Amino acid sequence: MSHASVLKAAQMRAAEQAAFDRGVDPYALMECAGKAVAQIIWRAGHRRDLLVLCGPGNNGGDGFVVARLLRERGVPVRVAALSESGTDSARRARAAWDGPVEDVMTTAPATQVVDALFGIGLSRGLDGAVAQRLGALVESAVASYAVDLPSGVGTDCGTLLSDVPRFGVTIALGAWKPAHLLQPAAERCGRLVLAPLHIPLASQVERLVAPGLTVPAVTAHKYSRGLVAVIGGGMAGASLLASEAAARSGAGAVRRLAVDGPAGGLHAIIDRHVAQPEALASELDDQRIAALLVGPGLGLGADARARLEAALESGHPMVIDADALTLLAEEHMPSIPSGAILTPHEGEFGRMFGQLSGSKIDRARAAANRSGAIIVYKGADSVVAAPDGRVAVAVGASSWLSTAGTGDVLAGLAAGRLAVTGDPFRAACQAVWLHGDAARRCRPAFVADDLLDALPAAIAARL
Ligand SMILES: NC(=O)C1=CN([C@@H]2O[C@H](COP(=O)(O)OP(=O)(O)OC[C@H]3O[C@@H](n4cnc5c(N)ncnc54)[C@H](OP(=O)(O)O)[C@@H]3O)[C@@H](O)[C@H]2O)[C@@H](O)CC1
Ligand SMILES: Nc1ncnc2c1ncn2[C@@H]1O[C@H](COP(=O)(O)OP(=O)(O)O)[C@@H](O)[C@H]1O
Ligand SMILES: [K+]
Repeated sequence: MSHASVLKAAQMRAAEQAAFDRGVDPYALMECAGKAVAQIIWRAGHRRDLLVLCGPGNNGGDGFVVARLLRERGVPVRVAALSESGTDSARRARAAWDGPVEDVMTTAPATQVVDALFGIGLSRGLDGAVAQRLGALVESAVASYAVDLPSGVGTDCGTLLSDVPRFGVTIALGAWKPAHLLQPAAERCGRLVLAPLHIPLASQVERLVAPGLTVPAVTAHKYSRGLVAVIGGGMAGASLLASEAAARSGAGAVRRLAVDGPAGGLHAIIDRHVAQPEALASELDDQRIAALLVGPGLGLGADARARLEAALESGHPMVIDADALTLLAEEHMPSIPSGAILTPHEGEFGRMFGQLSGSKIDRARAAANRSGAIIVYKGADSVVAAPDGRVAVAVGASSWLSTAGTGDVLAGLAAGRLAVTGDPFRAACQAVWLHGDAARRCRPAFVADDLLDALPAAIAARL
């Protein structure tokens, strides 16, 4: 089992059922979950008074186990329930709790609050009064923990089905669920902790994990490390940011194929003037190009369209971003080369793929499947999807990234890592990770240029 696996509710239930079919006792699994949660709370909260809110299902059952185990450790624990317990395991867990059970709606606040109201079984939003009560108890607590999921989030899509407070810690049971990673639910989870359930789980969807990078081979030279070509356009700044990101990504050499004159970028980047189509064609006719980036600052006119067509026809491994995505969304463009990396933000995604159904993960997957390309569906919860179904979801990106030019940096990074690895899915995942890590290393209110300076440290941390 991967500690990065992301499972929908039905997949989680199927994994649990498979374990039960092999002879695992359902109540033993609940005890295992409750023990793991209690351990995490004990380490964080010690003996401070604690209130466990229990719902009618197995999430509530976990809550009763947590309450019992923490009281055995000397924590002053109170329990409040919404109703009677409705499953065999939950009834057993409740029977093993020999303290009083208060009413969620009238119980007094506590220093620590545990939300064991609803987990993956939530089928609709909480009643308004219950949601309000949960919010008040969480907000008045010093420490708050959600068992498996904050009550009120849609497990598979990450939407809020009713008002959900922001928790300090969410303890995911067995595997991550989409709601732990997708906005707006992810932001309500607070710090994420995974409690293993020791049952086999498999998923093509994973949380993006830190990549392992390698130093260049002793025999490396600039072309063996990967030559990146970046096609420029009317807006020089965008292709300069992308070129510098590619140059700082670990690639061996970067050429900016620009229509403007020298624009004052890094001396290490070779600027080639390609205002005429023949000049661009001649530059692209170089088999040493290991990755080609088109889109940042490209423009949307006829010249831009011609440059994009030349790029698509060149046959080089590609990253397609920004204006090139908008052009592709229009009619009469050549088809997207299979294995290309596309990096749309929400608006570009909508223009390219229209209204797709399902969660952001589902939509990214459908787009990858339809286009044959690696999709980096950007935003506060960036999703990388491959046509073969693999998905990596990034979590915890700095919201300071929402500033002009950071997408150009990501596109350049993706092209650089594509040139280094030759593997588009891996390259896209590495780029998203390094981009997020560089942002974490920057001070608040950073600008896209600052990310470039933070890239070497982000790379060094992964060697
Ligand atoms: N499977 C296992 O053995 C293990 C599972 N584990 C734990 O179990 C959790 C899943 O448990 P679960 O399937 O019982 O669902 P749960 O989230 O407790 O809620 C279902 C109940 O809530 C009700 N209900 C739903 N929405 C409602 C609403 N808005 N307002 C009011 N009621 C609402 C719903 O009723 P209904 O929809 O039928 O009306 C049903 O009664 C999982 O997240 C993990 O914590 C671990 O212990 C490991 C072992
Ligand atoms: N609120 C946010 N939280 C975290 N990351 C964000 C947020 N908004 C944008 N980003 C990231 O910042 C980058 C912005 O890219 P993009 O929208 O293409 O901007 P630009 O075109 O100005 O370069 C993407 O990598 C995206 O994932
Ligand atoms: K919960």
